[in-house]
Amino acid sequence: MPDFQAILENLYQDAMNTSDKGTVASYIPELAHVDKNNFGIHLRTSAGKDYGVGDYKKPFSIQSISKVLALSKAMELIGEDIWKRVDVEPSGHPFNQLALLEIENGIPRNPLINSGAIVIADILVSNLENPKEDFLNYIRDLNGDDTINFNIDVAHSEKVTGFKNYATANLLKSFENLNNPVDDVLDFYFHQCSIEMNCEQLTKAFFFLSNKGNCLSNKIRLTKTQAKRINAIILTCGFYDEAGEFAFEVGLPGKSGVGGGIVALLPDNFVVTTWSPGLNIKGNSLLGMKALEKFTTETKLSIF
Ligand SMILES: NC(=O)CC[C@H](N)C(=O)O
Repeated sequence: MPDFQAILENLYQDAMNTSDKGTVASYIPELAHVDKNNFGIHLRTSAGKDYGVGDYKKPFSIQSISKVLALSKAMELIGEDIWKRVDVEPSGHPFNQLALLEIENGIPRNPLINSGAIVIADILVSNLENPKEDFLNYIRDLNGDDTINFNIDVAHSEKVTGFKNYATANLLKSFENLNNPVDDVLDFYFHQCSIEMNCEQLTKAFFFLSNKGNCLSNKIRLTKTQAKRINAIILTCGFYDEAGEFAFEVGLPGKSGVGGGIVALLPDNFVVTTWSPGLNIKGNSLLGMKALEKFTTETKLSIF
């Protein structure tokens, strides 16, 4: 087995020695304050061994990483019916692009771009009794950790500046692919994105996707087939118009968020989370991607 701790420490040193750390997202004003010198990485093997370096215990805004957990919850609730409203094709466009949605009559390309995630949020608002609270509890339960919470300032910051998400939700509504009021769905979506977790917590939350659908406490969350399908969507759509690049460079299913986090996994082997808040031009963590590329190259652990 590779010496994971030594490898992660090297990745941390490389990140510290890199001067171009990318650009922190500023379109959500509350995220602009985050220091881009933060860098954390945490790995957990399927055998239950943990390795962490740097700022892996510092919470950050999970943003679009939450879309995978929302999709998992929606799958648990309504199963295959999801695919009547959202497709499973890579979009080849930025996460917040609108044009394709209109051309394709209000059916989002996949659940990980914003339009698709807003449809998933609508499904959760319809099917959960107390949507925000129940979704937060779902994540807390995946981790066995009740300290996980929303960051209300981040949710509010996005609510007052999220014009494109309002446009997307309204377009979905005009195509009758949104059942609840736009404001209710976006309030849920902004809260879901504002959840704060650290690298270690994210690694633990995603464990079930590396473990055939069974979470850390061994509770069955998804069937083996559902976990397989979600991993396929993460691989092909998790990095939007950089999904090909991530598969090419890293070779793992992975999901990014504009808070600078990335979770990637190798089924039956490990889950790894990086956090580096500076983003590249496509809105994905610059140094997180570099670190994961080095990780799979050095360990030779990838799905390919
Ligand atoms: N890529 C992301 O992390 C985007 C999430 C962000 N909340 C948005 O909707 O714009």
